[in-house]
Amino acid sequence: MAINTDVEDWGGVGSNDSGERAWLLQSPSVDSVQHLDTDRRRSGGVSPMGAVFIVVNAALGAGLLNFPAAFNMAGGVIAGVMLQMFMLIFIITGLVILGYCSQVSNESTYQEVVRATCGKVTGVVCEVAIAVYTFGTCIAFFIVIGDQLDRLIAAVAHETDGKVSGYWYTDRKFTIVVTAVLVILPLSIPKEISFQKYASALSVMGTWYVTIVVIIKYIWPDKEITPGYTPTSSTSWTAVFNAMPTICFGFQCHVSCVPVFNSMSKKEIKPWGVVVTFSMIICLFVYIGTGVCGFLTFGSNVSQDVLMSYPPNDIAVAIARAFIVICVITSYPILHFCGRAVIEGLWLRFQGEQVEVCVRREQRRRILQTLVWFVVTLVLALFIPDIGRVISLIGGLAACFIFVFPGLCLMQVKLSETDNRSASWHGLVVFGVVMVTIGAFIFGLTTTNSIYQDVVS
Ligand SMILES: NC(=O)C[C@H](N)C(=O)O
Ligand code: NA
Repeated sequence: MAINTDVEDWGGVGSNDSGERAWLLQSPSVDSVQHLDTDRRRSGGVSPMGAVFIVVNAALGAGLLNFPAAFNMAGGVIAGVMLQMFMLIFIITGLVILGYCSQVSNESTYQEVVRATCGKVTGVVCEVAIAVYTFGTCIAFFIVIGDQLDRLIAAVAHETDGKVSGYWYTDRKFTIVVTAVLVILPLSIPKEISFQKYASALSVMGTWYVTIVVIIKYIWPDKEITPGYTPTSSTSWTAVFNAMPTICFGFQCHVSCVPVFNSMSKKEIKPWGVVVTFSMIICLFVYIGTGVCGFLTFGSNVSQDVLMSYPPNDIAVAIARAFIVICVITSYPILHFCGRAVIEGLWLRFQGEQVEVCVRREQRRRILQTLVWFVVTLVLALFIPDIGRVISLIGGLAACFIFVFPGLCLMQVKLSETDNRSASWHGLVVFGVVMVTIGAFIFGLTTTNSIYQDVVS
């Protein structure tokens, strides 16, 4: 079913699947696509360079802070970097496959591509996975905000021990709630987030600044920073799998990349392949730079959020913390939009209702969904100690978006071709099977490992 992103088509034939229409009505990525579409009529859509920028911003976020701890759990730098390089091949091919399947199925959102190529059941599983994943990512974002405000307030209060004693209004729980209600909630309510694309410029520069600070602090460490024990080789080779959830979470941008592909001026596989390769290599340097230098600075003492390991009164790091807060504040609404639109789609399809034609009821439901989502993610973030717990739990889901769904889509698209089955045809089907197998392995291993850790500890 062709999705009509032009507004005038929505009233008419459009897509009759209510879930699809809900997604079109609500999600930012399609809104921005729709805006980009109108832009396309004017300026010809997003240029490849612009697409690189959007893809890099979709990937860089909370995961950046967890790479040093991930390298620590992997038992060393070499193992961590080798694993990242190996997975990068599949991360990039997964993005290219999603572009190809989006073209073949003529769908412009991640779960509509999955639904169109793999059928309704897989489509619903994908939508539920996106809802759970974006929900967990929003919790991680709140925890990151609490981490940074903890240290920033300590710096302002000139307390050296990093914990400001006693005042109720400097308590971490209070600062997270205040920031959330005053900044994040208003940004999450509206249906439209195209204004976010300006703030994301700050967000990407912020993440690059964090990487530069971490690298510089490694080359010229502060006197009071004492690195702990830095394991050079992993205790056992299986230890390297502990870094898998962070790598998958950090590089996951596949859900938001399908609409980006559809908003490009030239929707061809070649330029898209160049865009995603260039974007992922930028992310690779950022993650390796931060991961290696952050880990070598603190060794096994490194916090799950590397910025928590630096002393509170360090100005350069305080600026990095402020940038990370901005980065996460611009990312929360985008992830929330994806999750809310998917829930809206599931709800409407479950209700069997045609898409809400009366705007007032849609508006009331949207605000209710945002409030419930906001309160629950906020409350959970107040009681979860660090981002490591969240990332280890949803990192397996990120692996599904990177490996499993693209692999399934490639297999289905290829199997639906009835013309001659050449060697390359067989090669692509086998590659699809390999992707799904690796993804299922990562998902199974990391999710059970994370639940086991939570149960045991
Ligand atoms: N958008 C996501 O999946 C999370 C993002 N990759 C991050 O590191 O924060
Ligand atoms: Na971001």
